[in-house]
Amino acid sequence: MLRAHTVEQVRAAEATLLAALPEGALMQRAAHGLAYAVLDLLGGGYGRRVLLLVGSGDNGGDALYAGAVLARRGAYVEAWLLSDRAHQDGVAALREAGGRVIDPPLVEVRRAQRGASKPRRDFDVVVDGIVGIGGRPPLRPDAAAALDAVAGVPVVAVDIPSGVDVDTGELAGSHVTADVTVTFGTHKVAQLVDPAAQHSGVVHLVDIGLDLPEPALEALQPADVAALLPWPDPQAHKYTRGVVGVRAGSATYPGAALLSVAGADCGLAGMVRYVGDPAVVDRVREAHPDVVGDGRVQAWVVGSGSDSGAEEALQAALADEVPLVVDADALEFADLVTGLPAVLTPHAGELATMLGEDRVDVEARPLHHVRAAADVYGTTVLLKGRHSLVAEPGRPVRVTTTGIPWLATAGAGDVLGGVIGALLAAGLTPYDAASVGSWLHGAAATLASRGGPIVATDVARALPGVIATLPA
Ligand SMILES: NC(=O)C1=CN([C@@H]2O[C@H](COP(=O)(O)OP(=O)(O)OC[C@H]3O[C@@H](n4cnc5c(N)ncnc54)[C@H](O)[C@@H]3O)[C@@H](O)[C@H]2O)[C@@H](O)CC1
Ligand SMILES: Nc1ncnc2c1ncn2[C@@H]1O[C@H](COP(=O)(O)OP(=O)(O)O)[C@@H](O)[C@H]1O
Ligand SMILES: [K+]
Repeated sequence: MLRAHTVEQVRAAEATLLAALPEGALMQRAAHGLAYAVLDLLGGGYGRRVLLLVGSGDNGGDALYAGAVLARRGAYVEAWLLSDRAHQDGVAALREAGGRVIDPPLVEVRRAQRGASKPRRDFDVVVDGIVGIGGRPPLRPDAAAALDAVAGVPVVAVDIPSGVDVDTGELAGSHVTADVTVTFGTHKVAQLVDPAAQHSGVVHLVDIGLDLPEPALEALQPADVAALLPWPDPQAHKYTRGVVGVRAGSATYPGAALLSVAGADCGLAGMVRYVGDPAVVDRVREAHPDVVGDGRVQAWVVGSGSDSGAEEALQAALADEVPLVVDADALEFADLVTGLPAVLTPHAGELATMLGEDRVDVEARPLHHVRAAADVYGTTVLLKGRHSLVAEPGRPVRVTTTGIPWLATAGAGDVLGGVIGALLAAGLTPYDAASVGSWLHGAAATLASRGGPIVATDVARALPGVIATLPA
């Protein structure tokens, strides 16, 4: 499991470790991890040109000590001090190793602020040690000007791209966009949650020995998905594996029925039932001969393309008192499932309507809003997007890191609802079903795409192949 912790949690774990270690040891661990990541990126140290942007805190200290390591490896290292309170021992270490330190007044920054110079491209890498977990967004003007002065040069962020909100992943003005982020002890929320996650680049975790509590955020890895998946046991029969029912689609939207069933019929449940408009039933049976009609189920999927029949479909599903997936048109009636075992699957626009918020604000603060929705409805909420988020009261938010932009295609959400329904029917909790289903759905999109465009049926078809490649 990949885990992300809050600043407060990191600070507390750091305090315990600091008390047990010789002074400076923790920063040396961080700085060496950072230096080796930079060497890796540059393919060596000798002859490379490295610029350190150094703020007033320990984040700048990490950059300076890493700079000293790089200078000893033969790199030309220049540090621009953005504050007159830069880490003094770090500055001394860099100077001693042969690095160059440029103190305020910072010629390049002032020139850039006046728009007097073109960006300098003569550095191979910029190391962003402006602020780390002690920073508050946005970047101050001097720091933003320093970045402008070297626009176009690859950036390695120390711990966090400076200027983003570390615990929420929100942006509020200027910030660093990193190619690589070298983070310490644990991931930080902003590296996984959009919009900030899109500015973190490749995240490289350096273990510094922190002992951490339950995280704020988790991201399933292939081994976690494999461990949660309902593998059939040797004595299995279709009913022990679980039956999933679909009440989706309508005469107006028959495709939604076909796609929801395609997701549900991925093989993770023992049987799929479909209930709907008779004309749609025929089309579903034609496309999926294994699908049967009404009867007992262990989970329902309701709402995609249900149109004006959404409320009735939801009421009928609720009568069975089994867990359900509430999607699309049924989300309007989501208050009917308040406190029940369910997965609500809105995209940002649907969540905005549910919460009476602005879509733009949901997209700017997805973590805040998905948590709010889970609290309001007292159940599991999956907010779909580039990095979909699964929230349930009292649990770490799970973030989906599989998937590709080609997955933003009509009907992909219908397939997702079906997959989650199959997992619910197989006995997973709503929280696990939503996060495992979302992971599989994203991975299936990647597998189906091979770099090119896909449509929703491709995603459904690729699901068994993804499951087959999971570690046993
Ligand atoms: N906590 C840990 O476990 C460890 C922390 N280390 C490093 O220490 C960092 C945290 O250091 P600090 O607590 O000193 O804090 P930071 O270095 O993150 O920054 C704090 C300083 O930045 C200034 N600042 C705040 N917002 C700013 C903005 N928007 N623009 C410009 N300046 C701003 C503040 O006035 C303050 O002086 C971590 O991110 C990491 O890089 C590592 O050395 C080792 C382990
Ligand atoms: N930029 C993106 N990158 C990766 N996945 C995305 C992106 N945008 C959307 N998705 C995913 O694509 C699916 C779209 O579902 P949805 O919005 O319900 O569409 P529809 O209603 O047409 O089925 C969701 O699983 C969502 O997480
Ligand atoms: K930083």
